[in-house]
Amino acid sequence: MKILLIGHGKMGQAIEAYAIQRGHSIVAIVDVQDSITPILTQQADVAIEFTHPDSAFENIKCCLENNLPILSGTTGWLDRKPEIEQICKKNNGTFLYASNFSIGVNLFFKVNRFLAKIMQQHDQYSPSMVEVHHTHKKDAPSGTAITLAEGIIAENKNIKSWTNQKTENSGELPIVSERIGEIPGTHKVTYQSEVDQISIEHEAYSRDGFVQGAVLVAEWLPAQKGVVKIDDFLKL
Ligand SMILES: NC(=O)C1=CN([C@@H]2O[C@H](COP(=O)(O)OP(=O)(O)OC[C@H]3O[C@@H](n4cnc5c(N)ncnc54)[C@H](O)[C@@H]3O)[C@@H](O)[C@H]2O)C=CC1
Ligand SMILES: O=C(O)C1=N[C@H](C(=O)O)C[C@H](O)C1
Repeated sequence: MKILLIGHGKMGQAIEAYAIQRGHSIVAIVDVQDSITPILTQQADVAIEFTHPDSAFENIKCCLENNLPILSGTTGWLDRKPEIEQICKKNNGTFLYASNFSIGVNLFFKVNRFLAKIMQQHDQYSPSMVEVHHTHKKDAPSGTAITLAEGIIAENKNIKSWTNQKTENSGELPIVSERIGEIPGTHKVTYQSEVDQISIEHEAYSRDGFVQGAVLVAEWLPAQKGVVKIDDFLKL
């Protein structure tokens, strides 16, 4: 498979190495100083985009307008995702966004939803979340924390919204974001009562899970059409 790699930072470099190991070729690497040209999009089967919250929208739009299937793992730009979905439909394109490409986290999302659903009958338990990442991370809360929060809000009628600040409002889910050293990504959801607590946690040991998931999804993506989800790939 021929890959157009957009973003050559921590994720882009690791994806390049893993994709080559799996026998793929990188037709071009586009970083902040480069442009995505029609020539580049014509040479590739798929684009993989891990850049910056401010640049994801334009990168994805450009690929969709040039008929190149694209997956993006960039977080922190989701207010513009509905626009991208419209552009994808208008161009009969293929687009996939996942806040986290690791298989373990996507299983964790399901466990989180199940727990949120059964906890709604037990409102003596207050939910909260902590996410911990490396100090280079640009956005807070993490994209994964937002997906977890959306899962809780969808399944538990007692929780109406999330906040990244302290809150006394029982209908609001507090998310605490910590930035420490080189931590790849840890997410913990806790339900606490006066007598005990229940916690579920996912801890990434390295970026390998994100990288492997992104390349496996990229192999599957060119045969798909429309706005697709990682759940479709994982058959979850
Ligand atoms: N969905 C997932 O599984 C994961 C998502 N991420 C997200 O991916 C994004 C990138 O993460 P890292 O690689 O760790 O960041 P990084 O800061 O190491 O690399 C980002 C790269 O994008 C480049 N860049 C910035 N603007 C660009 C533009 N307009 N066009 C092309 N390249 C541009 C930068 O120069 C840099 O090389 C972040 O939003 C992060 O939250 C990170 C890990 C896993
Ligand atoms: O920036 C990161 O590193 C990560 N970003 C994603 C997120 O915001 O959830 C996924 C993973 O946690 C690593």
